Amino acid sequence: MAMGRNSADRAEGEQRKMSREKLRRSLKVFQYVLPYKWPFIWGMFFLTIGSLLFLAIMKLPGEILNIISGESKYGLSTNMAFFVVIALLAVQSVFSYLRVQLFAVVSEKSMSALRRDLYQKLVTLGIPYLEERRVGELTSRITNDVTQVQGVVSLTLAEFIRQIIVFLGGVFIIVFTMPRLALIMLATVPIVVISAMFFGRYIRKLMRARQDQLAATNVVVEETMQSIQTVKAYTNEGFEVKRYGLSLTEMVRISLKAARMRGLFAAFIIFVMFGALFFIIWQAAQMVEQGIMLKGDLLDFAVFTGIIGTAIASLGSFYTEIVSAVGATERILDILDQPSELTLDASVTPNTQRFKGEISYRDVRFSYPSRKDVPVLKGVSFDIAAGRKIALVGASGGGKSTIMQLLLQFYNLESGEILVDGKSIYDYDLTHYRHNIGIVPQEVMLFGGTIRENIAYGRPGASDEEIIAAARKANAWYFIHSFPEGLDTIVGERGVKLSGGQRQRVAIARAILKDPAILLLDEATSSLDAESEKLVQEALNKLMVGRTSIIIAHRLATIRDVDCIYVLDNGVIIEQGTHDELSSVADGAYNALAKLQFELA
Ligand SMILES: Nc1ncnc2c1ncn2[C@@H]1O[C@H](COP(=O)(O)OP(=O)(O)OP(=O)(O)O)[C@@H](O)[C@H]1O
Repeated sequence: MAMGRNSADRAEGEQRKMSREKLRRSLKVFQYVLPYKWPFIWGMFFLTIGSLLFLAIMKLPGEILNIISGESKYGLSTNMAFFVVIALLAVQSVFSYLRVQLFAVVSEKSMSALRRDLYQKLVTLGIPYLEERRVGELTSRITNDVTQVQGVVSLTLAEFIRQIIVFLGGVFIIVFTMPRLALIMLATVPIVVISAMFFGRYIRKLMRARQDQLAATNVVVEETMQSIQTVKAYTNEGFEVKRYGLSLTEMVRISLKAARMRGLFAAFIIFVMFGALFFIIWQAAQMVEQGIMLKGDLLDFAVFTGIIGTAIASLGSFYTEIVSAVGATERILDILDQPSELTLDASVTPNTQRFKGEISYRDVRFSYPSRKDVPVLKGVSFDIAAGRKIALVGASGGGKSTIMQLLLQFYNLESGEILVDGKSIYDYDLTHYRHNIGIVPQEVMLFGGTIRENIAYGRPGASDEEIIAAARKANAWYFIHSFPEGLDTIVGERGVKLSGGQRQRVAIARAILKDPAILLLDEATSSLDAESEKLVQEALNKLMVGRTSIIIAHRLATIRDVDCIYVLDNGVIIEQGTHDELSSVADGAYNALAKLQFELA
């Protein structure tokens, strides 16, 4: 029994420590506010003075009632009281204006810096981390979560502090001027505060669940829109609508549960606060009847009790908002604390030294981090001299793309090593290293924008002449030139749809502009028409001159003249040699593949 209690105590202690730890961690986000500490401090100053002025203004109705009853405490006339109110209001409105502006500067600038850092972190994270997460989940960090934190920095925190000042000021005034009534009132406050904390914690949990569910719902939309053609081709619109509907229903369920709790919370606050308010007013009215209290003081009391009640009620909801922002900060920091694979430090001058292009794979073994138990490469070794061309062929799933992805350092090796120019690839600066590698992927995705931008992606800042020269070499200039807008033609999601062959040629122009020492070509699986195929092949041949090239070939006809062909099967190289050598092995794997293709053709 005693042991049970001990462990329960420990668990509770740990939880408390955890949440304090969490809060301390969340405060790290305030480092983004630090550069704007002066506007923040000035904002706080105006906020404090503004709140005190508010209390002073609220004191005046009672005083005016006292004046007209001939019982003024401060010896003011009605006219003077009016001028005092006007003066205070003028100052308060100027202060409010300044406060809103200052907090806007702080929150907008600091949060856009946070967004920028978060985005920079996202793009510099390694592929394995990104692969494990859904796109919608990651974008939700940068949109929803930052918005939530921004809400706190811009408004909630200020309001929270304002209400605390108003609450403390109000209590001070009441205790100071009407101690007896204050006692009655303060007896009800702890009940409200304790219940507010209890409710707040529960509501926070529900709101977090709602946020997560909303992200999950958005993921459905994003995924469907990304693969809308597949959805339509399989006539799965109904299925997707149902999937989205189910996700929405779950969100509504959680939202309504949260709303029920919030409603209960509001109802509770109203009942207790207003019940207490009228109870106290009733007490005060009796004191006025007995002549031990001024009429104006009764009004004061009612006003301040109302102010204190409102402050407490809003403190609860601000508290909830702040706590849910702490949750958002945690998720943001989780990402920011991940190690980047490279730095984007502009002060470091890029090493532009060009590789010779020798490549060696030495007993490379690898399995994907997400499927550790499935070995994909089981001891692959080969050497490519600088400027040579090799091809990888073999059945689907053999590990051809994996070999390329490892060369691009998308993943870390399990054992073995990959050397470029005699040095382990992991010993190079990653940016410099990837700078030396060009890739023409199987499926070319163009960015939404002009053709010029898409080609210049290979070397941002390239001149029009250079872009056109690259387009010419890539056999792309002819079709680009035929568009009325030429290089300014918009492609991608909202623009002209280019054919597969055209997109490939844009990718080739991009690679020509990049001018890498090492080239990775992933042959398109979908066959192009003969004319387009010829244009692409010609462009590729020009692109490969003077570069070490690795080609993933699906059609053996395109790799007759490469220096060496490696046949990959289930993660091992089972045959290697030139086309002629391999063709002469009567029952070899290469010949079997060739035969299969011939039969299929
Ligand atoms: N990102 C990944 N995470 C986990 N497993 C992966 C990943 N990419 C590929 N695989 C697995 O690794 C194995 C090799 O895939 P890889 O793409 O290298 O083969 P491939 O020879 O290029 O095939 P294809 O010719 O069809 O493109 C496959 O079993 C595949 O399922």
